[in-house]
Amino acid sequence: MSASTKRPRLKLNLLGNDGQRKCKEIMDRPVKVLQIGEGNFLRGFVDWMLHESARQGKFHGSVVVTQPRPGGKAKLEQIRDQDGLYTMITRGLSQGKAVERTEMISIFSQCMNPYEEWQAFLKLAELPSLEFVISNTTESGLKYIQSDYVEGEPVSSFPGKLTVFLHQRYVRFEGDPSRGLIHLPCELLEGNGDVLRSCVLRHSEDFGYSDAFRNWIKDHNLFLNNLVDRIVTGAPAQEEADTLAGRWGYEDQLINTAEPYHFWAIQADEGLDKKLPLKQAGLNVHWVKDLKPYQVRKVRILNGAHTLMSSLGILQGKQYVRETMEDPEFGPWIREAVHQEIVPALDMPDHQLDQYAEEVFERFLNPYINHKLQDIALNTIGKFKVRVLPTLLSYEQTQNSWPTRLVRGFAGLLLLYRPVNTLDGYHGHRFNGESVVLKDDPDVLAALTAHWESYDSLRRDRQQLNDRLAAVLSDSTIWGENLNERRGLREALLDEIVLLEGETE
Ligand SMILES: NC(=O)c1ccc[n+]([C@@H]2O[C@H](COP(=O)([O-])OP(=O)(O)OC[C@H]3O[C@@H](n4cnc5c(N)ncnc54)[C@H](O)[C@@H]3O)[C@@H](O)[C@H]2O)c1
Ligand SMILES: O=P(O)(O)OC[C@@H](O)[C@@H](O)[C@H](O)[C@H](O)CO
Repeated sequence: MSASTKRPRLKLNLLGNDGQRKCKEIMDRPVKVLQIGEGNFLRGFVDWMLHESARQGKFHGSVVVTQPRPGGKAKLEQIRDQDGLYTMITRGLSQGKAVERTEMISIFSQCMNPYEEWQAFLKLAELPSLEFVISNTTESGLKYIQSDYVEGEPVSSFPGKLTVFLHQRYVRFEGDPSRGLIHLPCELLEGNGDVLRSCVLRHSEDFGYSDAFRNWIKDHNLFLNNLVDRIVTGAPAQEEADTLAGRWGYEDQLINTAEPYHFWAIQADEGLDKKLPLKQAGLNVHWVKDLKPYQVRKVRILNGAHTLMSSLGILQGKQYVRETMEDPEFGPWIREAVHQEIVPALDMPDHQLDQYAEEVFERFLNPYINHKLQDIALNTIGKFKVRVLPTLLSYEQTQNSWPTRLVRGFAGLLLLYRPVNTLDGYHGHRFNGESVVLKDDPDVLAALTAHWESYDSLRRDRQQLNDRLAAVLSDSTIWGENLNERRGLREALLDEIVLLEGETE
């Protein structure tokens, strides 16, 4: 039994007079936010921000947190059991300095399980104070799943449930335009606000709701496309949790950890910061006219650098992002790849790309996070196509030469995925005695295997290697086009593959 299990569970009455007063002052405010989801990310991002704004006396509301899907009620029970309280630890580097901050978050005023308390959940729709619906149900939760609504029984899916909720509000306030809600789905999908809106409209047809209701949805509810960015790492290791419980005198089952960096771009009029005062609370929140550049910036720089380093890093026997960044040769190489090849190919001078890149490097070096290259390499062919290949091609178009580091990254990817039989057929390799299993789309793996044929017999014959590489690059189902038509690319890749072969053998 660990030391912490002997301590009482975190409750409001364990906090002392001053602590209780501060928490109650926030949690007693009127409900302004319906939150669908109780996961680490929402608690370490949106709730942490709302709490901060409330603490500064800017946001005069609280949050009702609800369970997002029928199964898995443990987290909500834990929140309820702790009177809605949890500890947020922010740690990492910020402008080169180590930062560590511990806060008690008390923004939750109620917990609700719609699958057990459906009527009470719908009753929340009648609250005049309600203004926002915020969610994160992963990419699999924000989708249309055809269903019927049986009066009185909960709908499973998040958009389906929300449709009934909005209808309840529409009926209660007789279509009053001022009672529409502002929706901020934080799922990592392009056009997340548009996706949610279209799901709600489809469900409203399925449930037989009126055109007038649909018009109220369209005209008086806002569904805001937005991009979230913060690495939220959840509970600390048990050993650390035990140490903290010993220090605090109670056990917090919901401790959450995150990096200092946070960024939220919301496509909406800046005037909304009056209702959701996050920017004015000093948080890194941006109300933008066009979200696209922020999405491109994040995907090409942060995710692009991750994808680039994962194949090459694995080939060199590295395991973690930080380890790769700290390597005296690899670290500077990644920085050069970003500043000299990715950033120039983006052509977005107004978006402080070099500054963003430096922030990203600092995040990669966070001493509290061990981010595995192998995890980042999951489905890496598809990620390369979206996160690196467009940069590589646009660099060549604008600079009239192939970017050497990105080409090397591409060569590394192809080499990593060559069909050698060191581990379970095609799906893995062994480096320095360590097994590295590659997980990717089975169709893509099968196609690559067929194109390469037997790689081992090719390795010392440049002409044959060239022919097989041509077959790999010709597959537009993998790359979106026949890459042999890009003049000079195959030759550049061939040179790098041969070089890398020599270095990693
Ligand atoms: N943790 C991060 O650093 C981070 C950063 C940016 C974005 N994100 C994204 O946020 C999402 C959640 O991450 P997390 O760290 O909070 O994970 P988590 O496991 O703590 O939470 C996941 C939440 O999604 C819910 N969920 C899963 N499938 C669902 C479905 N089909 N319908 C409804 N709800 C469903 C779960 O019940 C849970 O509430 C991920 O998709 C991730 O890509 C995470
Ligand atoms: O989450 P993935 O697998 O799509 O991509 C791997 C990483 O690049 C990604 O998790 C980043 O760390 C994250 O996007 C930062 O906000």
